[in-house]
Amino acid sequence: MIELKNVSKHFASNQVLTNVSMTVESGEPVAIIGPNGAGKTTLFSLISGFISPSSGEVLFDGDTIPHAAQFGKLAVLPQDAQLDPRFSIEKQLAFFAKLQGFAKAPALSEVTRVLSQVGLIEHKTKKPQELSHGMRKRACIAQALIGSPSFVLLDEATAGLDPIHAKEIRELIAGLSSEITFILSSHDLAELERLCQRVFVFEAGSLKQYSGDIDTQNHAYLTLRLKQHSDDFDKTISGLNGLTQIKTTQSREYLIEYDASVTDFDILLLQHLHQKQIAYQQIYNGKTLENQLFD
Ligand SMILES: Nc1ncnc2c1ncn2[C@@H]1O[C@H](COP(=O)(O)OP(=O)(O)OP(=O)(O)O)[C@@H](O)[C@H]1O
Repeated sequence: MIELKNVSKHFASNQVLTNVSMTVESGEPVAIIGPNGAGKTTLFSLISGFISPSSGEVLFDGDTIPHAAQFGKLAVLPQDAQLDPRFSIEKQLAFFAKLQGFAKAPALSEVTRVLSQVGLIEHKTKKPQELSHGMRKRACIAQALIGSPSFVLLDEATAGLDPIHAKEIRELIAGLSSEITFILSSHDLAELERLCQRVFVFEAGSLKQYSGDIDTQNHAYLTLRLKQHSDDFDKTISGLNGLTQIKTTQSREYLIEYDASVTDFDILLLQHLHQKQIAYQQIYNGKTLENQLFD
């Protein structure tokens, strides 16, 4: 378990974090979101033990970080992690495994294990420049998996990747999440929405926890994006059975709240759109993370 208790951090007169308290237990992936400069990397550096808090405590399984007990259980992939262009990914990962205390032969089996986990075993003899961007990122993630850590911190794991490679990385993280607790930072809400149940949001140097499972007892939500702007769309659907509220969340996008006891509300809505010849681009259950956080 990772615990931050009233942690503050300043660099000279720059107060970056103020009284941050949070707990991350093994289990579901956790997201840290906030705008550029909000302090996400600073938080990761504190959890990794690279820097110390100005005040407060950072604990891993009850011990102050850095601590010997943390070694091998917590891995970090920094935002700007690089691979060495001179060596194959197998060679460099074996080097890191040896740094972690593996002897030569076990280091190679560990590399085989982690490269298989990230789907790169067939490319193990390639040098980084022979791999695509997404594959290189996967190789970096493989490095973080050496030694089977229980927690892996990924800073901006998909930054700079095209949507296809970003999706691959998300799928990889989702697939590994049953064994490893990932702590992910990003400023891309949509990305973390797909991966994480728990989200910590930075606001003015403080953390505000958000849990994704509030407010769904009697109310249900649909998020609807239309293909084109439709005048008075809210009035058009106002008579639908079960509708309780409709809000415009952005251009052509609506958050529709309905009575959860009307179980076929989505079908009614689609039939209604069809009758009125209103084309939609996307419809999904629930609120987008952005709407949940900033509504
Ligand atoms: N070693 C340092 N010395 C001085 N200031 C620092 C140091 N590290 C971070 N800062 C400052 O702390 C603030 C938060 O930076 P940090 O990198 O943690 O933000 P971030 O949320 O990760 O941003 P981004 O999304 O752009 O990566 C910034 O104002 C930055 O200039």
